[in-house]
Amino acid sequence: MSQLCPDVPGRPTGPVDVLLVAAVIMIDIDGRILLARRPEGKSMAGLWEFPGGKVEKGETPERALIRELNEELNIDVTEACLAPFVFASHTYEDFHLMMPMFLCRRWDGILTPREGQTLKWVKIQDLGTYPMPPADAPLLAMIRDFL
Ligand SMILES: Nc1nc2c([nH]c(=O)n2[C@H]2C[C@H](O)[C@@H](COP(=O)(O)OP(=O)(O)OP(=O)(O)O)O2)c(=O)[nH]1
Ligand SMILES: [Mg+2]
Repeated sequence: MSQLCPDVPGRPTGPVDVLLVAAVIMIDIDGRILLARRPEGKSMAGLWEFPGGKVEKGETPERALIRELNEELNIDVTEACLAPFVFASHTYEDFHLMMPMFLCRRWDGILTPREGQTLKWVKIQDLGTYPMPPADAPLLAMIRDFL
């Protein structure tokens, strides 16, 4: 077993800070997925991500996402329209990202980028052509296989 699943080189063995981020795969009626380009001044600026953000103290991931989608995209989403799907678990240099991903096909309001980000609806087969944060790479195969 240990030969089949060797330790990942470079993984820290000591304590790490785990950052909980909730994100969403928004799907439009044509089956395209929404990507947002992280604006200048933020970490990983210029990379394309799934909308979402940090879960604050006392919030569930679902409530955090509802808040983030309102803050970032000016839309209203209900908890019933957020379906748990996959998660990313990735060690960055100074924290470990734990990112539950939800699917969402229904929202109210007109998508408006409120934080200087660029939005783009992308066909599933084209997702790989957008540079994304390293944590997102394993998600693309899941999206292609299961959506
Ligand atoms: N939203 C989102 N964040 C991602 C993805 N992939 C990935 O590694 N991340 C990382 C980047 C950041 O380190 C973290 C999200 O933090 P953020 O800075 O966007 O958080 P936030 O929206 O709450 O923004 P802020 O108020 O802290 O500025 O998760 C992704 O696909 N979507
Ligand atoms: Mg964000």
